[in-house]
Amino acid sequence: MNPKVIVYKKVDKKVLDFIGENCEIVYFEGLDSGNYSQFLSELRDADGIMGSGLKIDQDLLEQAPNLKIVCNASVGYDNLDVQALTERGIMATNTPKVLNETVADTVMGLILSTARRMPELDHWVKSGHWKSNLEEKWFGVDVHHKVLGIIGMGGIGSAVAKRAHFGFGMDIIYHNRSINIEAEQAFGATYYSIDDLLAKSDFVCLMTPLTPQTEKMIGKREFARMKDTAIFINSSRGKTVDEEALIDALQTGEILAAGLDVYVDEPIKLDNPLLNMKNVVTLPHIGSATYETRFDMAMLAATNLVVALQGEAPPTLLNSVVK
Ligand SMILES: NC(=O)c1ccc[n+]([C@@H]2O[C@H](COP(=O)([O-])OP(=O)(O)OC[C@H]3O[C@@H](n4cnc5c(N)ncnc54)[C@H](O)[C@@H]3O)[C@@H](O)[C@H]2O)c1
Ligand SMILES: O=C(O)[C@H](O)CO
Repeated sequence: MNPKVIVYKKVDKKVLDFIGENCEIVYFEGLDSGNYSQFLSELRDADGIMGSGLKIDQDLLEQAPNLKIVCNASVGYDNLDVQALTERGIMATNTPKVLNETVADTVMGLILSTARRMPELDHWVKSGHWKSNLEEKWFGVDVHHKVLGIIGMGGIGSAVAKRAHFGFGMDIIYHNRSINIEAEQAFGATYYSIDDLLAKSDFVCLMTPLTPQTEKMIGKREFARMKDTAIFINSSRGKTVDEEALIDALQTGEILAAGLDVYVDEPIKLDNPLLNMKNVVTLPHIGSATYETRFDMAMLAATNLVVALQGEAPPTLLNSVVK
């Protein structure tokens, strides 16, 4: 009998067909209050699950006694209690690398649109205005040849550094858990302590995973160290930043502007002050959201699922599980 898997995210038909060659699939295009109890009942005898964003912790695992693998169709896996999974002998996988270039494109988009105030100008033109003699009112700041400070020089951070260095002549400085020799050799990136990076950067780009060590790693103290002309970019996870301190830094002019793809609450609440700030560019957590990259991520997650349920090691396994 084929193993039973639940796919709880909308994926391309080719991905479903690939999984379906070896597994019996229960498919949810997404989970919500309307179908969550059905998901839980299917979970009871599921061998594997694949999707993204769902919090997978002890409580949920209690309801999945047959589970052998959890496949996140995302690189970030702060939604997984990896220790609980490991203790139960359940494999966990994510989708590293395949999204690096696309997320880096998004980060460059945030840098450019924030520095050159593109959403504001777009709105201005579409509402029937032109620059006329108010031109200076719409000036931005240069991006090229500025200092870009990257906190978290991993896969995506390095792809951002490549674009910024070779495309925009930016000086790359970085802070990371460890020295990244490849980035130093390839982009002339220089390692800085976090405090020195904050003080020297024109653009501060946060690209770490969310972990107990990175939660609120950028807060009041860190914004105070940044230049008052600094632009802050966050495409990692909302909780890596103290959002109240960010709002305060933007309101008081402690920093110039912010480009954000991620928030403490997702979806962002409509009364969040960030939504009413002209010096903030907001995206709805779409860093990797292109057809090509979402396909590649889903296919990698599906490969992990199928390979593991055939008894082989999945390509991007996060934990070591004793069977
Ligand atoms: N906005 C989006 O749509 C989107 C898309 C993809 C990834 N992400 C987020 O970006 C994160 C990074 O992705 P990646 O593929 O580059 O991961 P990665 O593992 O390749 O790189 C992360 C880097 O952060 C560094 N790091 C970890 N903890 C640190 C700390 N305490 N201080 C300094 N550096 C630290 C690591 O050393 C590593 O170099 C993901 O975990 C995810 O949360 C967001
Ligand atoms: O971590 C990731 O891959 C992105 O945030 C998409 O969820």
